[in-house]
Amino acid sequence: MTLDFGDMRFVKGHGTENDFVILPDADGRLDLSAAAVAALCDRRAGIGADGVLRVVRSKVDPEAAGLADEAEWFMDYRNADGSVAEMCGNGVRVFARYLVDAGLAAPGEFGVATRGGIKRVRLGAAGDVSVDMGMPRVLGAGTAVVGGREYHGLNVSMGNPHLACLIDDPVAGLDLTVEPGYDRATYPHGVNVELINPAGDHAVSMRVHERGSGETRSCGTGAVATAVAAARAAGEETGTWAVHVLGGTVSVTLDGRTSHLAGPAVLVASGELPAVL
Ligand SMILES: N[C@@H](CCC[C@H](N)C(=O)O)C(=O)O
Repeated sequence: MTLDFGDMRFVKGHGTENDFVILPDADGRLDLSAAAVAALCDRRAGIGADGVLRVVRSKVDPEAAGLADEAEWFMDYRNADGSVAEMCGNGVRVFARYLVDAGLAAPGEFGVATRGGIKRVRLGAAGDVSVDMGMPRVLGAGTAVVGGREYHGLNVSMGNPHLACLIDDPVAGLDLTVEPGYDRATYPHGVNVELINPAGDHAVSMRVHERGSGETRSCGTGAVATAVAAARAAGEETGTWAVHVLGGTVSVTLDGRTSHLAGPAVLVASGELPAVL
């Protein structure tokens, strides 16, 4: 199959190694198929990424036009397999970094439209980008099956679905090359599964298997769900957690009203797509 990209430009970026192909499409001219996303994200035959961030003006996109008064730009996020997701915490931080570096937004604080609503982002002086992720919704309990073992966890919605499991087995030894088992009736649209070990005072280690992308080296919405599960286990409702992931560390603050995710967000390359890929 050949895919026509018409010589469009791209930027590559990541947040704690959760990596993205960024496609500038201000006027919403790009008809981005699932096959095109999967081809771009292919780590051998494409650019390689966990997902795609299409950068489009909110007012020209039917999914975001209603949010245009609050956010000029809409993050159209797609998973590596081409599926659509409601939210991406690392993605929105990288998206904000791109907007500022491209001169499309002023440094400081501003809103980004997502399928999960408006997210307020802030660029710090040290290069970190933080985002108000909203109040996590705890929806009950759930069970994941990894390597034939059952792990109990918390069903947390961050706009997108999570199953955050605090476990006794070391997360380093888990095989996440295959999708964990989970209850399809609870998660009819799939789920992101986090496996978590305590790693000190208000610190945890997390690995994640993402819906639509497989195991990734970090997941922002997953880090917030992880902090919620860790807080519950500690009998706390507020506080700041360091979430160590394969690609670095992010910080999550729960204040009882909302949640904040902070960490690095960097752009590493840019270029032009060939007419056909
Ligand atoms: N990596 C993201 C989450 C991306 C979406 C997820 N795979 C889903 O399908 O819900 C993050 O940083 O939050």
